[in-house]
Amino acid sequence: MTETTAPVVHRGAPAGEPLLHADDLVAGYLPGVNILEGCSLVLHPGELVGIIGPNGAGKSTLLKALFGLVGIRSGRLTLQGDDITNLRADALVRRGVGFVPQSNNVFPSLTIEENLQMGVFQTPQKFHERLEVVLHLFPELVKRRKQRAGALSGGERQMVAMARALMPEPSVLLLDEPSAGLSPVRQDEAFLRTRRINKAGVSVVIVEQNARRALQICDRAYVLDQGRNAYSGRGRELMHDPKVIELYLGTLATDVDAARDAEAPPAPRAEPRSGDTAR
Ligand SMILES: Nc1ncnc2c1ncn2[C@@H]1O[C@H](COP(=O)(O)OP(=O)(O)OP(=O)(O)O)[C@@H](O)[C@H]1O
Repeated sequence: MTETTAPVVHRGAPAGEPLLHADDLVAGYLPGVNILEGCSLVLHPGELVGIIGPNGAGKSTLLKALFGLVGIRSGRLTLQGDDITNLRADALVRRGVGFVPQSNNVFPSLTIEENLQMGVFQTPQKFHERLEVVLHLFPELVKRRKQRAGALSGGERQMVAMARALMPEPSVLLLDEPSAGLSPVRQDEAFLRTRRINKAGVSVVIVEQNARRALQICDRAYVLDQGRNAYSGRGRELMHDPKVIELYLGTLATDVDAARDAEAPPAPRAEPRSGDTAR
């Protein structure tokens, strides 16, 4: 990345040193095939940052690269200034990074409480103290803690997976499509829960298919397209940016807007600014 493109790639980002900084990542699964072709992202302390984009853009791959699950072929990843490029996931957990996968995210044969215990297997002495804190964020789980996770609905499993990732007290939480497969009501709950976790002091990166809802709750977001940064900016600005609507939000945005406008007075539209794009 050149100095001249840096501020535009991270449009709207606060000043100061980021907590997490992915710089120009190239990564992929198969030899010789890059899925990420130079992706960059910064997450500042206390931020909730979204990654949106069309199907196959590389959103989940970027999140997995941040958590050491996909090899980074070039570029650099730092956490509080320390190089963590290609560190393994267990080492990242020790350094305060949590990850919630989209699927297969609970141990179905274990109870909810045992699932949460797995979250602190590296520091079992913290279990009781953290259990209390985490159950405070997820009061729905309190009465059901002795139930097997395999008997839970998709939304409840997602809740357990988030709760487990919070057990080691991460400073950064990486969420892969927490609303996937949920009903609209449960999706809303998942977004509210994400915001609540963020307000409790955890910096969050969230990958979402439901771009409009994600943009509503995110401080900032990155739009990926074909493995590259396409746009970035504050969530609500991107939601009304004609270029973003054209690339990704498209008719879905128009439909949602129409439904919302039928119920409420229209929100003022932000004027697009020149130089908004990353390329
Ligand atoms: N395990 C894997 N092995 C090989 N290729 C993969 C693997 N996982 C994903 N890919 C490929 O990487 C590309 C990007 O996938 P990715 O899941 O990161 O996209 P995405 O933006 O999250 O898409 P979606 O919104 O559809 O989940 C796709 O072409 C996909 O087929």
